[in-house]
Amino acid sequence: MEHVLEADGLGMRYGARWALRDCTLRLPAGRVAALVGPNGSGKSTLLHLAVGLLRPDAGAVRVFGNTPYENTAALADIGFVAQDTPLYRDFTADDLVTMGGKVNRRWDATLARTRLAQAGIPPRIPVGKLSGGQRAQVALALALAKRPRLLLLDEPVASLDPVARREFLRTLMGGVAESGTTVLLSSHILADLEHSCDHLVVLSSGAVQLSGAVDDIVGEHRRLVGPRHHGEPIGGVTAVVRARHTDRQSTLLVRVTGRVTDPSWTVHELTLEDLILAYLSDGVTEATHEAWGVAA
Ligand SMILES: Nc1ncnc2c1ncn2[C@@H]1O[C@H](COP(=O)(O)OP(=O)(O)OP(=O)(O)O)[C@@H](O)[C@H]1O
Repeated sequence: MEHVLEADGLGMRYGARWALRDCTLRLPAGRVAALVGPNGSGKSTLLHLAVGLLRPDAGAVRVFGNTPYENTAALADIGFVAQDTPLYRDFTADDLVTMGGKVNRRWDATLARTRLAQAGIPPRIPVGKLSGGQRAQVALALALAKRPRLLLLDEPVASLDPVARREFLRTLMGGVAESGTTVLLSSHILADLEHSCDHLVVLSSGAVQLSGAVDDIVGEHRRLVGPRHHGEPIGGVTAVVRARHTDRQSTLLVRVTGRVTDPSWTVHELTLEDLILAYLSDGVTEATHEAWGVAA
């Protein structure tokens, strides 16, 4: 299987603090992957490392087998839409399509203009005067016009209303299905991801919690509800990932190999959203009441 993006022990720190740590993952070609995690978990850092804007402090990242940092040849194959969709605000969308042709080796201006027309973007208004949703559509059309083999999107739908979000994701899915582009997309809007992504990377506190095909990940997790659990083995369960207890009952998020054979447990399947929330529920908080000078 060809891996478009590979990270091995990848780490990046700001001062003494690791923003991303010991990150190892593989993103197979042709996948649309969701990158999720709480605020500050390292998503933007990972994307910036992959697009060569940052140099790793530990380990390595490779895109199509190359190190992206200060590697302009590798960058020709990567499209990147940053978190705040930065665009030259005084230029019109039409100007930006023309400019893109001057600075990119492969540039499909017709594709960009077709997408912008379909999205109803006015060609001759400065993009600074467009709505957030329209600007996001312009940024996406420009990124797709580069005909990238890997497209990295940092929270592209965060500022969009539900209709604009659906339109954006529809355009994205249409664009990448035609071209076979691999996508890594960070988002906090979990409900969208179930419909648009077939691969998942979950980060928490700078570390990879989960990484793999959505179907495999969903297939190998269950929620069990049963008698108070004290760590004893449960038939069919390979690992307890999260546990919540009352005096008499336990609710467990577990990894399974097949059927859970112990009849004292009620077994529930999980949606992708449930599963991500369960993984993120035990997030480590770094601030303390003491640090804030307030009573706990
Ligand atoms: N330029 C910087 N200087 C210092 N610390 C930084 C810098 N950029 C990020 N960090 C820190 O690195 C950690 C990871 O940040 P990052 O932006 O990668 O997280 P994120 O998951 O993208 O967050 P969000 O969901 O809020 O966008 C955070 O603790 C953040 O404060």
